[in-house]
Amino acid sequence: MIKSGARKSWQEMIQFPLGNRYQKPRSTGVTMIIDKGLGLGETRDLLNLAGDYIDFVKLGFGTSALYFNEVLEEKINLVTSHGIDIYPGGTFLEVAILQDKLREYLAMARDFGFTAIEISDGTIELSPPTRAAAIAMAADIGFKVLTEVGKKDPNDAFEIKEIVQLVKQDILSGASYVIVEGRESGKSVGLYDQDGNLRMSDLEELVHSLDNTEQLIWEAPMKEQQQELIIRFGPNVSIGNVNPHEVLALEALRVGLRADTLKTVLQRQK
Ligand SMILES: O=C(O)[C@H](CS(=O)(=O)O)OP(=O)(O)O
Repeated sequence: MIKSGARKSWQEMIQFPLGNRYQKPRSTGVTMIIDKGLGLGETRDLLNLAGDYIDFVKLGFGTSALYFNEVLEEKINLVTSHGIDIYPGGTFLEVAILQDKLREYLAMARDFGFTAIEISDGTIELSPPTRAAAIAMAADIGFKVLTEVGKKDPNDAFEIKEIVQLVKQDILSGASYVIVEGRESGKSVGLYDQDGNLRMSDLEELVHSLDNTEQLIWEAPMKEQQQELIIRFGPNVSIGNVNPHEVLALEALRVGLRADTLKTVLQRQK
């Protein structure tokens, strides 16, 4: 991060309206971005500008397989040098599992320098023992393990009680975080309807069935979804599938430096 020497920072002058935002390194209130193919220069720019506000970079889908090895390695090194975890998209792991190559996939990911792994069954079927074994295997290798609950196809959508069961089981199996599926679109998937509206009754049912939600990362690519989650849970809610160009905009939303959340702060003060 480039910092100017003598000048005071805004933070020394202005209190953020939504206070108590955790700084990095943090385990709650994380921001995960979906990277669909940023070049090295773009990545460097993004990290210089907004690295303090990013905790995880997901290289979407199987895009990792499409990089030149040297570029992938350099990108991973760049990201990790900013204290940010990086992992390949869950679909890539699902392809490896389909081809019975989980162990090789994990070894190669480790070799490239990825620091985290996502274990998902958004498209494939994973039995509970296979899922638990995959989590344990990845954790044993030293990865930070994120799992994901939810199906990509709306026709296969889980009921809330199934999501609850999976979240509890994954955490028991050793997952650091469980991602609630929202896809890149945020529409017609998981807790979102076809217009991207968050089904609050489903969200509340899920929240009330869990002891806490601190290990959940909500995929919420749309601003309105991020806003609802921040208003519901506060600035330290963990949000994923954030567009790399919107990291600062999300952080402003988190701390009340944007009308959409500032308005709520003002209303609560009345
Ligand atoms: O990167 C992936 O494989 C997908 C992409 S999307 O969220 O379905 O658009 O995400 P993942 O959360 O890893 O399944």
